[in-house]
Amino acid sequence: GTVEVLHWWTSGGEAKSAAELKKMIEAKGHTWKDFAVAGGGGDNAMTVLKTRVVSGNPPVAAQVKGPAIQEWAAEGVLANLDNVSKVEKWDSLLPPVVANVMKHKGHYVAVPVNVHRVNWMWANPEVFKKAGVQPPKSWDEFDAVATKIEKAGFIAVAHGGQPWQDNTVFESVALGVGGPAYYNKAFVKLDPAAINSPTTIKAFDTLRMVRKHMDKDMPGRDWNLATSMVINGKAAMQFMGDWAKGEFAAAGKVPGKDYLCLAAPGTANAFTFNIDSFIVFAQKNKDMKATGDFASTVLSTPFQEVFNQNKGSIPVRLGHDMSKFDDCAKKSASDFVASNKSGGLVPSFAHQMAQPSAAQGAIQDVVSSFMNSNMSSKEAVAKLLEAAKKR
Ligand SMILES: OC[C@H]1O[C@H](O)[C@H](O)[C@@H](O)[C@@H]1O
Repeated sequence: GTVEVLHWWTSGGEAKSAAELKKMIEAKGHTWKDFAVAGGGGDNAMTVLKTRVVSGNPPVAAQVKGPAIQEWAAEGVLANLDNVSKVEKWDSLLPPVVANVMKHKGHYVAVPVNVHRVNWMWANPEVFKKAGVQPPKSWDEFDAVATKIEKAGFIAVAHGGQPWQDNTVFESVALGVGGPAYYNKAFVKLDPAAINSPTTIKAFDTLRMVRKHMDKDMPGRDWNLATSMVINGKAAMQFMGDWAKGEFAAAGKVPGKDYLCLAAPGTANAFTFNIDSFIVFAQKNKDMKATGDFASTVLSTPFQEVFNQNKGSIPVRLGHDMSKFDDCAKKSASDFVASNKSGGLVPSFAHQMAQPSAAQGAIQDVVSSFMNSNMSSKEAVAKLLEAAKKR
């Protein structure tokens, strides 16, 4: 059958990874119909998906993550994957923290692809050496290090001024400033008392400081162009999830030598997870064989291996052999397990893993308008409280 897949994987490393899925689906005798919607972070793709579903023309599968899976399932437009998930015993293949996100009323309505870590800082060691400084481990030491890097003639923070990227930086700042317990209360449970606290004020003050160390040309820049500034030695560091590693890999760069994958300051004991997944739609033509083969391929060991090596994420299957993965992936895999035990494993709110879509969008807008104005941290907290009420 034909498997039409809506996704937003269009950058170098992302496109290479999606091509592996196409290859495997075609090897199973199906036709891959690519429906890529450009725009990192996926906001454009979600808008296009809504239009297609409303007009009664959903794709077979679409890249949708976190709480939004429940929102789509509640609309009654999804098919379930009982046939393949039972036969392949997905409950024993997946960590419960992942399986629960994929199920609606006990039925799998989505298949997970990977586990991305978001709280990374990508660094160019050559730039740090030339500036005579060490990568910062805390936000307190960050300002002085960034200033020295700029004095040495480099850009300190490579960034793309887009709301989802602004929110990605804020998320790592808030986690580094307040820790996982605070993060969970304020940005997962959306507890007003945790939001309306001196810690959130400090998080915005810190974001304001980091903003100072971004170059004037960053507004609107795509995330992968910011990554290439670190690759090319124009900038010292970028705060981004490990899809950025897909760009370093696509450029033939070696971790530990050409670039460093470090935890964002203050977040070494935490792990913000972002799980890509595909929801599957109930189809008029009911070709569930193609849909089943699609889902089974995505969770298969050969696909998990080749896709995640290109994508920069780690396999979602429990106990996957990491021996052929690079050191950053091995670190991510061991930190995932350790943080799951220590309470440091938290869902990424900037990447739609933690909040209802309405609140997520509103919170992202507050953070982005803070970055693009001289809004005070006090004002930002007041606006965040309002945004967190959206459902
Ligand atoms: O587009 C940038 C990134 O956006 C989202 O976070 C996706 O989960 C990830 O797969 C993608 O690479």
